[in-house]
Amino acid sequence: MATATLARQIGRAITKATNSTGSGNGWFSPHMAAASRAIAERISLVDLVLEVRDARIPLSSAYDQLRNYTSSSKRIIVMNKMDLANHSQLKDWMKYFEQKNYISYGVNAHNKESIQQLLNFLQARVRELKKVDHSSHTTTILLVGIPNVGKSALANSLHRIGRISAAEKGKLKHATVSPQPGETKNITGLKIASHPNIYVLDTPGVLPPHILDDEVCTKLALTGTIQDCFAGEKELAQCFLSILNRSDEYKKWAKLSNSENERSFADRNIECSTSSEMGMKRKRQYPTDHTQDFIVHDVRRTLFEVISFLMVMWKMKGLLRKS
Ligand SMILES: Nc1nc2c(ncn2[C@@H]2O[C@H](COP(=O)(O)OP(=O)(O)OP(=O)(O)O)[C@@H](O)[C@H]2O)c(=O)[nH]1
Repeated sequence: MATATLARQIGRAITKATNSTGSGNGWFSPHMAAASRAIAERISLVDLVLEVRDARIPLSSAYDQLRNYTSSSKRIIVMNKMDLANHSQLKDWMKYFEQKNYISYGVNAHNKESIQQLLNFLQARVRELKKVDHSSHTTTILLVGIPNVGKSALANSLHRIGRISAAEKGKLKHATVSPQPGETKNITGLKIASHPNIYVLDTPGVLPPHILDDEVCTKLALTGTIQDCFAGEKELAQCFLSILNRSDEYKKWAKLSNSENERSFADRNIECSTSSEMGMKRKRQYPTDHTQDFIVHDVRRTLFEVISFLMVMWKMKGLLRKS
């Protein structure tokens, strides 16, 4: 089926279903319910399904609709955001999926080389498929997954790199990428390869209406798939601090918290009479100017201090209990 027709059909189905759906609960909006049905109907029509997951939480970010979908040769689990994940853990996850007979792949949607490798991998899979069914029609790949795992970022990067590799001219299309979950509202078809033609279909992120497991909920909130309030802000903070504490990562931030640093920060604060002046000074000091660097810096310093404080408290509690 031609990609444009398929994308139009999915789009129409979403619009129709959106108009006839009652209100959802929490994160499960009517739009999500509609998208979910439209995607389910179309899964059998496409050649490959890329199930995009978050490489940091490959089990908790599974796409519920594929739970009973066993045709593993057509389904590829793509663990995106691997730049944010622990590399040795990612290797373990690849082994885990291999044992379960799933094809899995780790990728960073923001990295050219990583995308080029994924593209080569997909083209090889498509050639395998063509050997079996001998058809010459356009190959369609459906990108599915929960919100905010990077489906649109992947679609855009594959489109951009694919067009450059094929030396194709013309305007690039763009799927909406956003740090807020649920930004993708429509299906967008993007061409990622020629001879044979391959299109990816970017779809809206979908979650099940209810998530019964609290730990899954917490992980989804921590990685930005659902809002913090759904997991409980206190539980979220506790879980986050214990993850940081276990990883020892926070110890690297000790240098942000030494007295020297604090003094120079305080001095600079006094020197600058207004916050905008302060911003200008900070920008001048860091030529690459990532205002966010200062936010990240402050957040890390605070986290280091909180965890260190908690460690002391826990130790004291332990000592008190022993005595
Ligand atoms: N660090 C990192 N960030 C990524 C990567 N891929 C995507 N992101 C970021 O993750 C956020 C979500 O990306 P989107 O592509 O909008 O995610 P989506 O799955 O299409 O989201 P929905 O529209 O909610 O379905 C954006 O801020 C992206 O820049 C990646 O590989 N690494």
